[in-house]
Amino acid sequence: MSDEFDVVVVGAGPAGENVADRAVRGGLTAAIVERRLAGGECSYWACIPSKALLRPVELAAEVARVPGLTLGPIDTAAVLARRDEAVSHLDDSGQVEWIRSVPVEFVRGHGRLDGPGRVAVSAEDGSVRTLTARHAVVLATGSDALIPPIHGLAEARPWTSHEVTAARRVPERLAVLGGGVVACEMAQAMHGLGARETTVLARGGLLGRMEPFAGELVAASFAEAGITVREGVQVTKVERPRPGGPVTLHLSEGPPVEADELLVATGRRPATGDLGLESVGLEAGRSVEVDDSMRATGVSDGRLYAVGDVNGRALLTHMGKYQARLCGDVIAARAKGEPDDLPGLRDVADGYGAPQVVFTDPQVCAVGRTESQARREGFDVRVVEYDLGRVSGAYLQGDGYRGMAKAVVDERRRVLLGVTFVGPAVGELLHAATIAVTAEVTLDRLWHAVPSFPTVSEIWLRLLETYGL
Ligand SMILES: Cc1cc2nc3c(=O)[nH]c(=O)nc-3n(C[C@H](O)[C@H](O)[C@H](O)COP(=O)(O)OP(=O)(O)OC[C@H]3O[C@@H](n4cnc5c(N)ncnc54)[C@H](O)[C@@H]3O)c2cc1C
Ligand SMILES: NC(=O)c1ccc[n+]([C@@H]2O[C@H](COP(=O)([O-])OP(=O)(O)OC[C@H]3O[C@@H](n4cnc5c(N)ncnc54)[C@H](O)[C@@H]3O)[C@@H](O)[C@H]2O)c1
Repeated sequence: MSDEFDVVVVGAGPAGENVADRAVRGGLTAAIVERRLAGGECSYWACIPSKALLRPVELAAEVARVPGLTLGPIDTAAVLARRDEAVSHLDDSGQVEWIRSVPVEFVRGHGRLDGPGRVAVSAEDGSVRTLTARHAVVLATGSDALIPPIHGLAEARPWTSHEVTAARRVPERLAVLGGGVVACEMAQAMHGLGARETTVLARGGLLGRMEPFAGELVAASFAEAGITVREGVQVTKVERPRPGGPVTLHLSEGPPVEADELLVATGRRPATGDLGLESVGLEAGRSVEVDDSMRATGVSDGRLYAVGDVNGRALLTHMGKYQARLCGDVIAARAKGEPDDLPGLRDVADGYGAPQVVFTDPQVCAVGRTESQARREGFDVRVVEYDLGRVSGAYLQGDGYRGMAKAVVDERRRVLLGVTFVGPAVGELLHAATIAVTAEVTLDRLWHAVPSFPTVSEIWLRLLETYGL
């Protein structure tokens, strides 16, 4: 069976769904191929379940800071049940219905490029359907958890983000390998939901991509909550004699760690290992490099695009969706022979530095460049820091509110290059920073954006005053 569409999208995660939607809005026809569940990792095994697990833990920490309120133990079974609701009990029928309503042809199966403009889809029953794209094939296949080559690790069948976000029980003793976002969020969630011993093994510090104080404040909060963080250690060998039984991690220094479960959170690799990239001259297993219109570079026919995790620009749902919107629009413009270089048709946001919220307690959020990135890139940098706990609105949030804010200023233009906030529930502060950084609002103009009293947003005033305004 052979089918022809204007656009064929491989992968129905948040990025793939959005690109198909925009292409159809632009007047094109589209098909989308999905091997697992429409909605992608984000909806079932990443953003949504992880945040459903973290929310009660965060709220419990908030309640504990407000005198006069008491909270009983968290009902873990109820939390897991709400998580199951949040992931629609791994049923994607609602999502498929929405895709069809766009209308986009939904094709279940594993998609592989079969030369330029062609995607061969293998269904579970072994049948193969070939889809042909008149204008574009868009790869939106996301990423998979990466298991580092440590002796005995793969054989120990550790949890990855998939298993921890779908957990049916909370392990008594959990070891977490990695110090990044998944490690921090999931250590916090599992500990808050009842793990008795949680040990994070980070070869560097925590949250190494952010400003250094972010990881330090999270580590301090983890210590208070009883989560052990062992920084600067390497796991040299893993032993798990009985499948599902206790696991022992041998370290480069200090005694081994024994746990009932091991979560590996050491980053991601692009889901391009079995995607037929070779058929268009690209290398399997690597990210698909794209230009600012999301068109794959190094593919001569110019009809291959890649959005979301698979292009390696920013491994975040909102950035994948942003890339997808502009990609769908640019494909439609090119198909109709319209101008394809309007401002809305280029990825500008990734160049500024993607906004991100880490949902630990305290939350960490940042947009733009860190100080060290800005210095490396040769900007004339000045840095302003302020203790968030000293802002009236923050103090009123609860006793012992601790946090920090940092702004990285380009002195030459007097605009913000980056902003980082760490503190309970600071995630909602981030969009103001994203607007300031992306719109390159000058500090002198920002001075006239008056934050309400007594909100945590008064941090903006304090940062500007500290700068000297
Ligand atoms: C635990 C965890 C928590 C996270 N939390 C957040 C968060 O709070 N906020 C945030 O912004 N980001 C978060 N992320 C990152 C976020 O999940 C990803 O950036 C996002 O899912 C990427 O979207 P995508 O559409 O590119 O890929 P995916 O969501 O991975 O979707 C890709 C889809 O393609 C399908 N597919 C792959 N190969 C094929 C093929 N050959 N044929 C057919 N289908 C295929 C897959 O089955 C999948 O459904 C988190 C990640 C993890 C692991
Ligand atoms: N709230 C959010 O926005 C959110 C939440 C979860 C994940 N994500 C996204 O998902 C992506 C993946 O998250 P992640 O935490 O897996 O990756 P990450 O890149 O954030 O962190 C990986 C961690 O593993 C460590 N590591 C790597 N190899 C190792 C090895 N061999 N031994 C020991 N440690 C090793 C690194 O030093 C780092 O601390 C991130 O890029 C992030 O953007 C976002």
